[in-house]
Amino acid sequence: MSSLLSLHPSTLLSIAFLLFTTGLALLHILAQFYARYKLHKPIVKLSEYVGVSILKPLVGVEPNLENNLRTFFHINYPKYELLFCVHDDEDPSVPLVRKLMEEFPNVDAQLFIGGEEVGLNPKVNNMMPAYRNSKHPLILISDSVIRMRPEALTDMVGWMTDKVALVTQMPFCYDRDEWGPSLEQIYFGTSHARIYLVGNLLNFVCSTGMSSMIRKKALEECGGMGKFGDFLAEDYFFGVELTKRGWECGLAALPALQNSGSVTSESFDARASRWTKLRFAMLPHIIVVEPLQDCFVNCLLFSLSVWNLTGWNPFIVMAIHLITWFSSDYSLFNNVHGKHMRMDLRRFFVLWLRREFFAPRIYVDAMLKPDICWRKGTYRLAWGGRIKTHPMKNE
Ligand SMILES: CCCCCCCC/C=C\CCCCCCCC(=O)N[C@@H](CO[C@@H]1OC[C@@H](O)[C@H](O)[C@H]1O)[C@H](O)/C=C/CCCCCCCCCCCCC
Ligand SMILES: O=c1ccn([C@@H]2O[C@H](COP(=O)(O)OP(=O)(O)O)[C@@H](O)[C@H]2O)c(=O)[nH]1
Repeated sequence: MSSLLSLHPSTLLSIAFLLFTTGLALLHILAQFYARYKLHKPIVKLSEYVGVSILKPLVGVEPNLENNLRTFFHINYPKYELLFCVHDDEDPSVPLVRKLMEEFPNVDAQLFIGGEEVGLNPKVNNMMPAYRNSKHPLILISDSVIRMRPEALTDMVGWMTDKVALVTQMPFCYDRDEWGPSLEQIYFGTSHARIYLVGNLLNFVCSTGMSSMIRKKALEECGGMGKFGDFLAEDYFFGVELTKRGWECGLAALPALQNSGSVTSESFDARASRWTKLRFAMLPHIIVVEPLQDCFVNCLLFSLSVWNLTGWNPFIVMAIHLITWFSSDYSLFNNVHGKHMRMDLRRFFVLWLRREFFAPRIYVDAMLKPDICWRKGTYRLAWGGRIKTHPMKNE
């Protein structure tokens, strides 16, 4: 120990960074293996088809909403209900939901208008009436941008074993040809997938709730959904409270298919920045680590550390680092995507570069502007993740 402390600080820092990058390399490898082992497994028949209440909180209409909602009327599962939620009866999605409900009278569906103010999180408020009226033991919270495969509900219920109370689909995206959506798909299939897969494998709570199934009885043990109304990241705190009570979290084999029709590069950056602000507030201990695990920052510090310790040419080390990282990401993306990959290598490369290059900027932007603009409101969070100030309405 004393010989370590006698080293020059720059040598110590270089050693620490090499150890960190070694850990990160292990994370890449684990994610590759886990994606192959876990994702896209054939869906098996269940011994019991437990009923599921699907909560669909909606705000407004975007170009793919109708197609996305339509997939929920075609789910291949014997016992489910669809509970659509809107904040007010002037929401443009109301006529669309009514039209679909008339078109599919055999699907058990209801529309809840007006929400219930249990806290400051608008999504929770929006879902409350549907949650209270849900009749099945399993709740699926499914965001408006999600497209559902017919077999996906069976897949999720299959992972809801006796000890499990929360099953999430790993966030991913439906194939779309435009640049913005492809950028989003690359993020969710590489950087995000790596953390999400390894987090789940090692039992870290990292529940992102765009498509998450919860055992209602277990949520009631935590005080019910209304108890989470003061957190903006209700999805993460569902996981925290459930695991505190001894429940486990599971991961479905089929990733969630986000399919918004209005994603641009700018809207993607804004969303990534908003999520970073959430993590700053609720997980301050990962603030330091987060930028270091992004490709370009890691590449720069790694090559400087190697140069400092060994004198090796940093440009050659950088080139090797980048090629290895890129190959690992492309392979992970393929595994997360599953069969019939549509994105070619050149397009992947350009958008991957764009995503990685902008990652540090998004991080800095999130640090400098703590206000969180989300749909119709602007919020500030206290350390720990509670909403601190009453939301201001966006113009
Ligand atoms: C030796 C190497 C160590 C590396 C350590 C890495 C540390 C982690 C670094 C980066 C974290 C990246 C996080 C990726 C995903 C987070 C996505 C996210 O922020 N989602 C939030 C927003 O979700 C929406 O919120 C509004 C809601 O209405 C929507 O429905 C939601 O979709 C979400 O709220 C937060 C989720 C939890 C994030 C937890 C991240 C911590 C993960 C730590 C796992 C570490 C595993 C590796 C351990 C060695
Ligand atoms: O004021 C709001 C904001 C969002 N939502 C719902 O919350 C979900 C997630 O919203 P969004 O896609 O904007 O969140 P993100 O995934 O970008 O964090 C969607 O189903 C929205 O309809 C809501 O009901 N009220």
